[in-house]
Amino acid sequence: MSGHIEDYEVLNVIGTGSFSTCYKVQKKSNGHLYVWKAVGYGGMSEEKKQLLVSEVNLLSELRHPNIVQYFDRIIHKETATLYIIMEWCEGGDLATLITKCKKSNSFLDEGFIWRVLYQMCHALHECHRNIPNITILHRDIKPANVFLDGAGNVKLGDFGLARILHKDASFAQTVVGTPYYMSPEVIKGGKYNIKSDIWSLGCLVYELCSLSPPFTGPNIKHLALKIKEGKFSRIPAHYSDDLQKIISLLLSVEHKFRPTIEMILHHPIVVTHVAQET
Ligand SMILES: CN(C)CCCNS(=O)(=O)c1cccc(Nc2nc(OCC3CCCCC3)c3[nH]cnc3n2)c1
Repeated sequence: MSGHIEDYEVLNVIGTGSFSTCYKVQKKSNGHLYVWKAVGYGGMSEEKKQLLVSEVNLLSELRHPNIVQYFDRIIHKETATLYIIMEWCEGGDLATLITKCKKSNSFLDEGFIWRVLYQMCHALHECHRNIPNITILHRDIKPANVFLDGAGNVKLGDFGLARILHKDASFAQTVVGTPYYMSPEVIKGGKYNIKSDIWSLGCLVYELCSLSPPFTGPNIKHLALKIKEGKFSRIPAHYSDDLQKIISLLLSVEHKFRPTIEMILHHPIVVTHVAQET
């Protein structure tokens, strides 16, 4: 299915990601809301353009209730812009939720945090299972990339492209923002791997509890030392020891000791808490 930009009415710009601009749009034929992610490919080599399009095609095949759905892509040659049409998530992103909690001196409900953990595990399981031996690494799990729909479902968004787009940009552009969620193995120059996504998931769940990342520092050098050391304070006392235990598992410095997604999904502590939620 490949539509045209005239099929949509642009409602407003909702912001700029690392390599793109996002718009809230409405499909004229059915009135449904979507997000356009507009990626300029003018400066890209032919090879990189092909990689970008094949990456989007791969992602558009991912259908999962906990992954922001890619619906279509429109290549607008006149402006050398690739428009990726994605599901509109009514509830916004977790970064906004965390900011609201900080401003109102409130904390997120533990049950909500277990739901986010559980649904993110299902999203990563979908990415990590071998789709004809292709494993999609998210590489950019953070609160701003996790969304909520109108029914309280948690959706992992904005992934896969980062790998292609990062390769295309100069190094200075790829490190956008502070890498709070960077794993110890990546800091030590190792390859980003499945367990690095698990580390980032641990950072995300920790930040939902504490409203700040597990590792912080005045500069990248200090932050890197803290991450390699792997020591972090307990989540606020009103959260359960069970939640603290699961976060500690996810934030194992040695990636070999970090659990796989399956191990988390079947962990007795997780199963107990999520069963209470559903
Ligand atoms: C910058 N953030 C702190 C604020 C973001 C939140 N505010 S917002 O943009 O107006 C807003 C309010 C309510 C719902 C939604 N829904 C939504 N947002 C997406 O991306 C947000 C965008 C991504 C690029 C950088 C800027 C933000 C989606 N991507 C795929 N489906 C999406 N659904 C967005």
